[in-house]
Formats: sequence, C-alpha cells, structure tokens
Amino acid sequence: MAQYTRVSGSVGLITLQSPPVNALSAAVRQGIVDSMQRALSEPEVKSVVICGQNGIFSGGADIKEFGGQMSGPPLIPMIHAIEAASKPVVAAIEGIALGGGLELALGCHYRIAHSKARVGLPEVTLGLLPGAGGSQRLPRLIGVPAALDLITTGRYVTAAEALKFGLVDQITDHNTVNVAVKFAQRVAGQPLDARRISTYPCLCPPDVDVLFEEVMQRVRRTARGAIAPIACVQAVRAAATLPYNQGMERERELMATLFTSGQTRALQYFFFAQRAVGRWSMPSGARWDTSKPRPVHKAAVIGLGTMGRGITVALAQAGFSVVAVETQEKQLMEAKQAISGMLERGAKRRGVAPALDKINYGCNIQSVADVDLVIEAVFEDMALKKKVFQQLSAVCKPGTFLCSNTSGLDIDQLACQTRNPELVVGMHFFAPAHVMKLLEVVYGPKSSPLAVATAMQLGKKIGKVSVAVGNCRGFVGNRMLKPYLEQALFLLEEGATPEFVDQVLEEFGFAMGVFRMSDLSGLDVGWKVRMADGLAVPNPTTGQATRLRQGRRYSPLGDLLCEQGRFGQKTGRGWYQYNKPGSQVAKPDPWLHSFLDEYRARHTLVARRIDHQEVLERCLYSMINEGFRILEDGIAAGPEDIDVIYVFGYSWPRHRGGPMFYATTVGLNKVLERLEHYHQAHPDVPSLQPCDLLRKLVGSGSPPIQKWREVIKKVRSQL
Ligand SMILES: CCC/C=C/C(=O)SCCNC(=O)CCNC(=O)[C@H](O)C(C)(C)COP(=O)([O-])OP(=O)([O-])OC[C@H]1O[C@@H](n2cnc3c(N)ncnc32)[C@H](O)[C@@H]1OP(=O)([O-])[O-]
Repeated sequence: MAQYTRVSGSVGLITLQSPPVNALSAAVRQGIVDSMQRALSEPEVKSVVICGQNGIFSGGADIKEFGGQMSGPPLIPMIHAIEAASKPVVAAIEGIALGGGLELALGCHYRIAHSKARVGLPEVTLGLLPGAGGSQRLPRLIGVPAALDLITTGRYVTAAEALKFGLVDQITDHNTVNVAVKFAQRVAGQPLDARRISTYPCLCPPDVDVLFEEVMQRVRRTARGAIAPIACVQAVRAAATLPYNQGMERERELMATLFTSGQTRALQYFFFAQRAVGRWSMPSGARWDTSKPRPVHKAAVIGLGTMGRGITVALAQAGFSVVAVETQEKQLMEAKQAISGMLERGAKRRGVAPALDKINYGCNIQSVADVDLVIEAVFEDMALKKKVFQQLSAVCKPGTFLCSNTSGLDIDQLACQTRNPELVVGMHFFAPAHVMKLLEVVYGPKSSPLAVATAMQLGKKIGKVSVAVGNCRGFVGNRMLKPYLEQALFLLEEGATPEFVDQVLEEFGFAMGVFRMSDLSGLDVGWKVRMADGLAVPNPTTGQATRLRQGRRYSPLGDLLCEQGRFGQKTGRGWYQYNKPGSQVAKPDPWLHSFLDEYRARHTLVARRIDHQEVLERCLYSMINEGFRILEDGIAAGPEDIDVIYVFGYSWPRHRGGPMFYATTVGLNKVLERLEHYHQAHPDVPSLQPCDLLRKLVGSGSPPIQKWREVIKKVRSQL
C-alpha cells in the first residue's frame, strides 16, 4: 500500500509501503493512484513527493504477481497520470530504484537521490524489458548510447553516475525525503511542460544506425539464445526512431512477446531460486534460521596453486586478514607475485586501493595457529589432504574451522583426521576462484550446523552464491557432470565429432561445449582421478574389455589422448588443436578425426549419423537424471540448489532456468520416456536408467517444481 500525509503545509507525501523492497504490488499501485488523486484535489497541496518506507524507494514491479492474473491499476497509465499531473511530483530516491521503481521515478518531474542510492533497469535479467515506459523515457532523458548500456545489461549505477548521466537532478548526503520536500516547495507553481520526459526528443548520435547495428551484434553474440536483450535493443531503437506514442506501442508488443516466452518464466524462477538457496537445511533438521554463524576475522589458505591464489584474492578483497601458506619458498614467491598482480588489477578496475597488506605469506603451517578458519587448497590427492588436515588439527587454536576446497573427495575422511570433525566442511570454489560466483559448502555426516552456517556466511561476505550440499563423490556439480561427459565420449565413439557435440551444446546456450570446456580445464585432471579409481589403466587389453570397466560401458578416449600428452589448452593439443600451448583459440584437428576413425575401426564400431536431438537428449537428460538421484539421496535439499549450482558454476544458460527447471519445460514424462528409450539401446550405461524419483514425480502427475520437495520428502520417508 501507500501512505498519504501532508507535510510542511503544502507538500503531499506519498510513502510506498510494501516490505522488504517496496515492490509495486497491486495494493501499492492502488495506493499511489488514490494518493495522487487526493494530492491533486487538495487545494493546499502545491507539490508532491513520492518516497519508499525504510530507506528504500522501490525494487520494481512485484515479480510474484507476474505468474498470476494481474489485478489493481496497471503501471503504465499510473505513471502517465503522474507525469501529466498539474502539480510537480518529486521522487525521493533512497536505497534503490529498480525496474518499475525507476520507471515510476522517470514519470515524476524531478528526481532527488541519496548519494548511496543505486538505480537501474534490471528487467532484462528477468527476461523482460523496461515495459512501463522505461525503454522510451530513459533514452529521451540520458541519450541513446547510455540508455542502451543500462537497458541491455540491466546494470545498476550509483547516484553519482546517475547524476552524471542526467538521470537524477540532485544528490544529497542528508535526509533525502526532507531535501525532496524542500525542493518540492521551491518548484511549486513552476511550469511543468519542460519536465515531462515523454515529450522530449530522443537524443541520438549522428551514426545511430551503426551504433544499433554494433550493439545488436554484441548482444546476439553474448545473449547465448536469450531473447530479452535483443528485444531491449529493438525497444530503444523504437524510442530513437518513432514518436513517443508509437514507441510505447512497440514497447507493449515486445513486452507481450517476452511475457509469453518460456524464458521469462525460467528467469523469474531463477530469481527466487537464488534466494531460496540461502535458506539452507541439512537432513538433520538444522536450518539457516536456527543455526548461528561464528564471526571470522582472520582466515588462512593452504596451497597457493591456481585455486589457492584465487581464494586468497577473494578473501583479501572482501577485507579479511589472510595467512597464505605454500611449503616451498620458490613457489611462495611466485604465488605472492601472482596474487599481488591479481589484487592490483582488480583494485584498478574498481578504483580502490589494492588489499596487499591484508595478506601475510609464509612457508610454515605453524603460521596459521591463530586464524579462525582455514581453507585447504592443496593438490587433489586424498593422502596429501589427510596429512594437511592432521597438521592443521594439531596446529590451529581450538574452535578453528577447517575447510577443504576439494572438488569431490570425501569430506568425512578428512574430518576423521582431526580432533574436531564437527568443525570440518568442504568449501568448493570454482576457477578462477576470485571471479566465479559459485561456492558449494559441503557438509559431512559430522559437520556441525555452526560450521555450515559460518562457511555459508563467509561465502556471502566474499560475494559468492553459496549452496549447502551433502557429501558424496563430486558433490552436486561434478557428480552431475560425470554422466554428461560420459555421454559426450560415447557419442564420439558412435560417430560424432567434438566440434558437432560442442556446437549443439553451445547453440543450446552453454558458454562452451563439453570438449572445449575439457580442454580449458585440462584433460589430465580427470585422467588422474580415473587412474586413482582404477578405471584408466595403461595399455588396456583390446576388444570388448577395453570399453567395459567395473561392469559398465567405459570410453577410454580421454585416457588415450592423455597418454599422447594431449592435456588440452595448456599443451596446445586436446580435443582441438591450438596455435601454441596456452592459446584459447580452438581449431578442429584432422589428427583427432583420424584418431577417432582408427579407434572405431579397432573396436569394430560403425560410425552412424547422430543428430542434434540425440546429442542434447543424451548429454542433458543423463545429467538431469543424476540430478534427480541427488535429490533422492538428499545431497541437495531442493531443485533450486542444483539449478543455481549449474548456472553459476557450469555456465548453464540462465534463461533456461537450470537443468531441473529445464526438465519441467521439456516435460518430466518426455524426459522419462527418452531416458527409457536410450537405456534400452544402451543397457550397459546405468546413468541412462531413469531414477525412482523421476518415475514417482511423473506418477504423481508431474507437479510444478515448487512442489517437488513434498514428493521428495515422501520418497525419502519411505526409504
Ligand atoms: C511491468 C513491467 C515493467 C517492470 C518490470 C519490473 O520492475 S521487474 C522487477 C525489476 N526489479 C528487479 O529486478 C529487482 C529485483 N530485486 C533485487 O535485485 C534485490 O532483491 C534487491 C537489490 C532489491 C534487494 O537485495 P537484497 O539482497 O537486499 O534482498 P533480496 O534479494 O534477498 O530480496 C529480499 C526479498 O525481497 C524479495 N524481492 C526483491 N525484489 C522483489 C520484487 N521486485 N518483487 C517481489 N519480491 C522481490 C526477494 O524475493 C526476497 O524475498 P524473500 O526471499 O526474503 O522472501
């Protein structure tokens, strides 16, 4: 709702009241319409101020309303009525003015912002465009280039930047509402014609067509199949080329197309999924709201390879004191140089001082004795990690949390090496750790809620999206990656090429196909794991046994490449060839094609034509099937956890909502039916066998994803 009061005798003050972010719900819109009518009809009132309660202007349209039947006064006529008002209306922007919130402010005649406020039009991130006149008013106010930037990226700008653009009229460090009220008194009675943005001509640079062409090309390249950024460019183009009313009509048409697309549904789901993962729970019943974290002031990182360096940077940049440990002096010095460079570059980008003094470097593990939390990031070797955990347990002060950055090893085995296994959790970062948003916080059977809460809070403080998951091989992300990679290899054996498989996956929206991604991460990483598991063996016997290991189909293709020293980008050869080691430009490799031909001939495999559908279904459905198993096992508490992990950690296209949401858009019965089909064709591939939970969900009528937790609970209680 909105509260109407009269202040300073002649100013009507409308306060939006819809906690926590004053979203423009039906009740708020009704409140604004009623309050405006009152302010305009009261003769004593000479001007109006609109603000939001609790220091927040507005987070925009109420996203929860998008799924249902719209009720209450619509936003567009409401904003038009404010703009057309005969008395000046001033927006007092505190905290945030986002989306519809900023569009409302653009309908006002003046905008006063607090210096700490941030404004933006993030609709594109929800698969929409600023469809309450924002796409038409913003370019008229700040010019086409700046408007295109804000609208196509959805980025927020500070009050200072907004002032520079001319998006706000004034910024203040004082009480914004008081300043706005005084301002409103000053401008009362002044003519308003020059303050109505919809009447402005659209400021276009001379080469506007070239600009639109360039922006459209960039947007198409980076959108990975998302349609909203393209519609945003089209809407701004309408502002630049059409009169306001026709531009509004075009905005409406584009918005209608976006609204009915599946993409906005997926992105809205994902918006709430990101927030749902913060409300974590453990199978023991421990939860986010009943488990208090312990403050961490000083942390340590053990092992300063690629991951350790990134983690150190992430911690230091967030203001934590860090002890960074590497056992060999030479490696320590190399790491120090690299970390300092990363901090300096990051600080330059953000216009702040580099946090170099936050880090103390050392070669001795004793130097971590007084820290509150340690993140171990040594090589992915269980024996080595166990030794480190034994040392840490002996050296650290009582109560220190001991965390491992393992990407899939058993947390419980590490916990068993320590005196306080309840203080041990996994903190699985993704490379580069100071850039990638995802953090899997892995609890073992002995991990305490205190340790999980502390790791989750630390993750939040260093800017990560943290997801709490159970302990199993590969946790959530890498466990689901296994069947996906496996299918890709089988497809090569059966006749596909790496380029074709990658092309299909990239067209689907992945930033990189599976083979380009493997080349980037390094083929040797998985090879070492498979050797440790007894799967990759040198010189295996030929014939059927080569492709059947531990009772299931196995493709040794990756091992064979590694035996040739083809580790991917770092060696200049992998599934692709590169100009030189370290180069990122992948080119098809004729050697690899002959190698695949010879391999098939040696194993009497006849290459067949494989189409797009089969690549997508086998790679994605096997991964989704593993996702259902993860839910069934209680490793992830809900589908949102899996989807957030995949979007932030594995470049799953956000506009498809994540793998589990994608399954709902395909139809669970179709996923089940196709898995059954492929499992029949490949009975020696267990990952294609549909899991029980998927069958149960289909059996219970494929409920919406928000209801899955109930079915999961029932399935798990029957175990
Ligand atoms: C008509 C077409 C034109 C207009 C289109 C639009 O405006 S589209 C919209 C354009 N606007 C946007 O895209 C802005 C989206 N919002 C944000 O980016 C952030 O929420 C924030 C920066 C406003 C606050 O960040 P923060 O870290 O301080 O807090 P937090 O993120 O944890 O959220 C707190 C709670 O508020 C909830 N909630 C938030 N916003 C909305 C909403 N609009 N609606 C409903 N609910 C919303 C959120 O779910 C959470 O609920 P929970 O889990 O507690 O039950």
